[in-house]
Amino acid sequence: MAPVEGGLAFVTFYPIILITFYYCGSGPGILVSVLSGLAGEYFFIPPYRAFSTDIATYTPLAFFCVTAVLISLVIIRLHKGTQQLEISLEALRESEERFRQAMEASTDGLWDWNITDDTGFFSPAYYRMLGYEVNEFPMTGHSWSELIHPDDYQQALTVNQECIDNRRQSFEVEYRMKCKDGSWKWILGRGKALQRDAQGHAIRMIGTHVDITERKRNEEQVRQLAFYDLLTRLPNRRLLNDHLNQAMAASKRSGRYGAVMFIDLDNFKPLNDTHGHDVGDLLLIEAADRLMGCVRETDTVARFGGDEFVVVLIELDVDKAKSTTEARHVSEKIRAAMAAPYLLAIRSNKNAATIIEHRCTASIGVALFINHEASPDDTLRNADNAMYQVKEAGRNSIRFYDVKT
Ligand SMILES: Nc1nc2c(ncn2[C@@H]2O[C@H](COP(=O)(O)OP(=O)(O)OP(=O)(O)O)[C@@H](O)[C@H]2O)c(=O)[nH]1
Repeated sequence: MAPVEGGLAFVTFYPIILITFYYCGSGPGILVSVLSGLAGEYFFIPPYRAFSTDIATYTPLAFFCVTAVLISLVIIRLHKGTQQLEISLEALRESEERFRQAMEASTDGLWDWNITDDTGFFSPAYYRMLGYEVNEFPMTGHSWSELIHPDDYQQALTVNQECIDNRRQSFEVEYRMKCKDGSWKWILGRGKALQRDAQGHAIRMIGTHVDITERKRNEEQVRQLAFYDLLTRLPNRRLLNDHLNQAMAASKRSGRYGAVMFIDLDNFKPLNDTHGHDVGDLLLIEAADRLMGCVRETDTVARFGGDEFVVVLIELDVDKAKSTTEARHVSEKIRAAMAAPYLLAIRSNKNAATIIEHRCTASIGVALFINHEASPDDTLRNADNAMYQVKEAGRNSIRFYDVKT
């Protein structure tokens, strides 16, 4: 047999070489190739069952040995590559499935926007959050923006545009969106640019929608508790201080007078004593409503405590005498409103209510302010002092604080 034919017989060793390479690695693989070569030389090349002394007979075997090594390496490489690809594909499938499940389970909405052709994707939760059927409308920039509350529209669009223009990488903004039933939901919108063009403009953005209506409601409740009187819903003393500071700053800017009125109900205690606290509460609520009805929306009516209220009038006149006249006019209106009879329901048991008519007046002290001439605390104290003078003088009247008194 010619050496090449003997070499061809050597191909029968290839599977062993391949298996060794595959399971044991390169070192043992090469060793098995060499041993197979020697075995091939010994068995398949004349003088058979003996090693030839002619060195030329070894050349084809060396060639088949090297070929066996190379083929083994290539096959193993391809096989491992395929395996790796399968693992990656499986991981991708798993991750896609995980993402799909998470999206299904999540109450947060997801959006993905191709800005170039204004198309994209809203997740099912995005639609459900606003009360729509899934895919009830297509995802476009307009279908998002047209549902935004007019008061929040500008801010929401501005941060979105800043992200598109590469002035920010991502954004977080809170706004209200209109639900299918016409109600509004507070949304925390987050977004970021996924792809940008050569000029840096975003061409694809992605983001989420979280319903924060409940959080907003809680925040509002906390704010109400912190700054408003629970019974009358009027601003409390803390918010009054804030409004008074603002009113004084505005007066300094405009050069116009403002006024603080201290209003204390007269002989309120006997109502509580006779008919109980609940009936007294009814009168306080009614008094608060009447006070609100006597001033402009820009003025402040606050409950100072107990049966005491404070009204802050802003933007009176640049002239003190005219401002005094205006403030007197409003305080007269308040005094008359407070003095009108109150119809209060007294509940003796769960079903029956008796209406009683109660009369109650108010003592009012007024202090004008301008240009930070007196501090907010001093102005309040001045109005309070003027009110006490009314009490001392017999109640149900108005007195202006006078620097000379
Ligand atoms: N129903 C009710 N009463 C309150 C509340 N807060 C304070 N009061 C009562 O309001 C009364 C206020 O007291 P005063 O202003 O000294 O009593 P008054 O009878 O109006 O006397 P004058 O102000 O001097 O005319 C007290 O009896 C308090 O217990 C409240 O939230 N509800």
